[in-house]
Amino acid sequence: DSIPELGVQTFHTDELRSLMSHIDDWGLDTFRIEDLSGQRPLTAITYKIFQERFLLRTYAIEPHTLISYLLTLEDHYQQVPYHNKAHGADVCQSMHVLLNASALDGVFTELEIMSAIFASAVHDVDHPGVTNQFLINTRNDLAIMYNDESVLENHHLAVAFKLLQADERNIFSNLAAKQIKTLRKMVIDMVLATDMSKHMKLLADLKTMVESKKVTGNNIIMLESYDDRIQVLQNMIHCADLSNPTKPLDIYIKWTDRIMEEFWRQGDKERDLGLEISPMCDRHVASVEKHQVGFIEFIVHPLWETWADLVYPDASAILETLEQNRDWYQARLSPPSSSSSS
Ligand SMILES: COc1ccc(/C=N/OCC(=O)N2C[C@@H](C)O[C@@H](C)C2)cc1OC1CCCC1
Ligand SMILES: [Zn+2]
Repeated sequence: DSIPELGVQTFHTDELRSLMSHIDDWGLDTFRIEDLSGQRPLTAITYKIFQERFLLRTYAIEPHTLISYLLTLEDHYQQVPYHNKAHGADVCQSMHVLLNASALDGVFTELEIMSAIFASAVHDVDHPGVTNQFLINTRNDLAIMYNDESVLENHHLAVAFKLLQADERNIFSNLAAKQIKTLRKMVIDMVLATDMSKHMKLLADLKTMVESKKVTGNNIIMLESYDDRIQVLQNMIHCADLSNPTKPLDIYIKWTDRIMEEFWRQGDKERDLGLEISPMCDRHVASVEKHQVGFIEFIVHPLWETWADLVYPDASAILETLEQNRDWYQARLSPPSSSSSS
């Protein structure tokens, strides 16, 4: 059975092809692709990126094998409000764009690039829609399995690599043993870096790298050691994971609606279990705008400002959109009551 042109069955071939022609653009509408691809955004986007970067040719990947892996991977993303296959697709496409920064031109090898795209596509597979802390507090089997350490992130990796064990899904079957070893290590290092508890250390190390930045004649970053190279890739997947506030406002708002519904459902579970409701998870105490402003001020902007320094001027427009979006949410904050300001 032949593979459809875009990798997925669709009744909207022309429109989907047209959307996919913008695969290199920041702000691609992943939600629209989800609708046009027959609910297969992750397969459609990842297949397009692998083709665009000639990775099937470079690594002798059978198209059937890639489609089979991607469809199965996509089916293992749970139907939760935010951490679902659309998020996986979005982070994968965002990483693809970040890799195209001219300050990174020729910096990463083909294997590092494929590792980064693969890591992004798999990074939240089988996410149950609750936080690590919730799994730990409820003594979930996953917390027991991973001893409370980066519980979700370890699980995403285990699922992603287990799916590769079937011959008809092993997209890396034609890589040399050493290449597979290197890819596996880099994918593990990148997905583990998406654990939010690693954020402060990642950002501190990125700031140190920016201060001591070494570039070639035409402003291309020089990364000598594995540690430097993986540190940049870890920050890239972290930036891609926290890129919602940097996207066009209508898209950002949709992601906010989804993450809040996911956090509120966790709060509902905590309430039913008689547990203390986690911060931002009580739907009866909603301050969505305040939380987004705080999220941008304390986490997202410091990260993206530092990334924009490293790859200056490549991410300047992204930083601009982030600041505009922050101002939009700020303006919607209910004004402090006059009595409190007196
Ligand atoms: C568009 O908004 C968001 C997009 C993405 C995320 C990322 N979430 O994934 C990581 C995660 O689950 N946690 C755990 C939680 C306890 O703390 C989180 C800062 C990180 C959070 C967003 O907004 C949150 C943060 C402020 C208001 C809701
Ligand atoms: Zn994620």
